[in-house]
Amino acid sequence: MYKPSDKTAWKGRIDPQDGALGLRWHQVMQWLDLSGEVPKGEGQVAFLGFSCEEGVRRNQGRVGAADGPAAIRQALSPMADHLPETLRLFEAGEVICTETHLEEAQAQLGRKVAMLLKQGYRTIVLGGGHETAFGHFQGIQQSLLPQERLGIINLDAHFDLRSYSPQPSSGSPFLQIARALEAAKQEFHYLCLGIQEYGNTRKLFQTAAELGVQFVEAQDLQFGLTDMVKQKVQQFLSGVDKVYLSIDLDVFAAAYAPGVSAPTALGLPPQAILPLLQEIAGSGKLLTVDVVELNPKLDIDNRTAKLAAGLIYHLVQKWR
Ligand SMILES: N=CN[C@@H](CCC(=O)O)C(=O)O
Ligand SMILES: [Mn+2]
Ligand SMILES: [Mn+2]
Repeated sequence: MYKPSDKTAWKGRIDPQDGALGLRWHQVMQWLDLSGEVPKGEGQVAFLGFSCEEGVRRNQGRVGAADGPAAIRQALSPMADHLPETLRLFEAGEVICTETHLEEAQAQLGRKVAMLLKQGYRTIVLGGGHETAFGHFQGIQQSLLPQERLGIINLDAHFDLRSYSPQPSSGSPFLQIARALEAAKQEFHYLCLGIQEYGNTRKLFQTAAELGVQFVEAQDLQFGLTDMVKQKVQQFLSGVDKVYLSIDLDVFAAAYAPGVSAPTALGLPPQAILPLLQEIAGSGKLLTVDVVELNPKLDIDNRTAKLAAGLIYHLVQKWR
């Protein structure tokens, strides 16, 4: 089901005495209804929610991610407006997974993402469990030119390459994507950053090796963009034309990101990731982003939602 935004999702502090200098994101937000024709939006940013936790439920995780988009919007609302003059922000509404109909919701997310990408928007999908990725990807695939090579960068403690037999889940999206690309005779370029060895079985490492997946373990990312990491990321970027960046908030240490389905005690400190985001956002190849796995029910003082919002803020500022 698709629901255009009711406009109350973005609200926050107002400083009327400061005029244009006092503006915040909720005051500069514009609205897009994806039920009809979408106007051109070359280089503009569009937010689209994916309210879904069916993938997490199927993956035996702790549900609550369906409330993720609302919590991220709330945390983004009071962000101070330092946007470049030509950059505008659009709220494009929400795709909602009803009952257990995950595949239907993913297909609809794909159609809405494709509408935005075809009109030139920079899309930011607010998840949802990591099953968001397979819906998001369907839209990317519909909008890419046949010769364009897609690179997928996933900041995650997990590979999410689990088998999707008997059914897809939040643990399987990137294997589903690999198979979909294979069926279309396209290459699978997948770089995982922040992998925890203890969070991924031998089977998952084996699948990653079979698919030629590149990865950097969390312990090698603790100190940010070292020469090794920079080289790996730059090499990956140079081999692709467009980048889909997926941020699973469980890549961060549970101290910073308690509000996720599967918290990571030895995850990353957020500051280590900012230069990396800057590298990716400034590459000129970043096509689309999602932020997933926020579970507001488990959050502490909106800490994880605010982390998600902070990362999105930096991405929007640096996106070239
Ligand atoms: N989205 C993916 N989640 C992880 C969950 C791991 C866990 O429950 O510990 C995965 O399937 O690998
Ligand atoms: Mn994940
Ligand atoms: Mn994860």
